[in-house]
Amino acid sequence: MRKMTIIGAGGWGTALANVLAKKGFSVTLWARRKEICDNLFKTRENVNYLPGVIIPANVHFTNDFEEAVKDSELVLMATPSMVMRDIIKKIKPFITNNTVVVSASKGFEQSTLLRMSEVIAEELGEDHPIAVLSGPNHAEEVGKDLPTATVVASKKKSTAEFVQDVFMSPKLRVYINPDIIGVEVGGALKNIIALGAGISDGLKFGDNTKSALLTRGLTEIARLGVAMGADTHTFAGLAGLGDLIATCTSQHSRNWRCGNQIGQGKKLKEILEGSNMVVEGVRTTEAVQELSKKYDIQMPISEELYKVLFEEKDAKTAVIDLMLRGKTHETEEVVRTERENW
Ligand SMILES: NC(=O)C1=CN([C@@H]2O[C@H](COP(=O)(O)OP(=O)(O)OC[C@H]3O[C@@H](n4cnc5c(N)ncnc54)[C@H](O)[C@@H]3O)[C@@H](O)[C@H]2O)C=CC1
Ligand SMILES: O=C(CO)COP(=O)(O)O
Repeated sequence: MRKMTIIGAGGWGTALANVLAKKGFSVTLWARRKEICDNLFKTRENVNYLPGVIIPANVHFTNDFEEAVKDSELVLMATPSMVMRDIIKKIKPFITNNTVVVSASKGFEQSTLLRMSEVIAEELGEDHPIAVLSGPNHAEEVGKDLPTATVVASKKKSTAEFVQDVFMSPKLRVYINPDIIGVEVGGALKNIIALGAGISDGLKFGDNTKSALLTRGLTEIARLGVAMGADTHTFAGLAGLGDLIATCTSQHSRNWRCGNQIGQGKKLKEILEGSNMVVEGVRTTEAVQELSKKYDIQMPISEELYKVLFEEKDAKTAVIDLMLRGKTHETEEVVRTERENW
């Protein structure tokens, strides 16, 4: 039986392990602690991160890196982005030059501002087969086999096609895309806007507010992404607009839920301490503050979010400041000569 590995037994790792198991692969799911593995083995349910979903018998559990990745054709990383480099270093001795490594994590490395695929490439080499998988994909829904679409991006088309074949199923439709930068930037930055959407709902603002936030949020995501080298079209696709809609409108979203509690007046520290789930958007907001300076890009929504999260700015004041900031054109990037003649 062909072996596939998932690193990270949170909601997303568990849901993707199930997808591959249902396709008939031998799947090994790596979890951090032995007691988690023992519990998964006994109950065949990830009660902490994906309750109610039965894990098929062809999913094996281990907390040992060698056992997890040895002889595997593909290793998918579904850990929080802050531990990506550390874990890649640990699995490196056990993978071959042909083992395809896929990042499903949505964030940046805090200290270097690198995307996850860049972190992996730094550790395994630029020529290693690396891909990213991202899209509007709540683990809770993939776990229930609800029809879902996603995107796999890689510098090498053959790598993207390999991953597409591995994951494609009647319940999970996989598209490929050469724009690895756009797919990663879209997946990471929508979490910032999802925090904002949660705040908006927590403040009991309306559909108009949320639509404005999503649309203007997408503009700033694309603005930074293009400056970083992405293709603008990617942001209109599943890994851009698609994921933005899913995350900003769903109560499954960890980022939306965190924002929602902030909108209701809770403190960030208290929210994060009260949950074992990863809220990637918080660190991404910090990273994007740096990235927007580095690329000299205006990102007013992300900037206000940063102030609310890290400088105790009142969320309602942040909204007023966004509403009243300098008057501007909707399409700032529209060909200037057209505008000048207007
Ligand atoms: N949950 C979802 O629907 C989706 C999540 N993702 C991404 O997948 C990644 C993992 O997120 P989830 O599965 O949602 O996590 P989760 O919130 O369900 O669980 C947190 C996971 O992080 C692990 N963890 C925490 N600290 C760790 C450490 N120091 N070392 C290793 N593992 C540690 C926990 O053991 C647990 O497996 C994130 O980057 C997230 O953005 C991407 C698409 C969908
Ligand atoms: O990325 C996701 C859906 O595509 C999951 O979003 P959250 O991290 O906010 O739960």
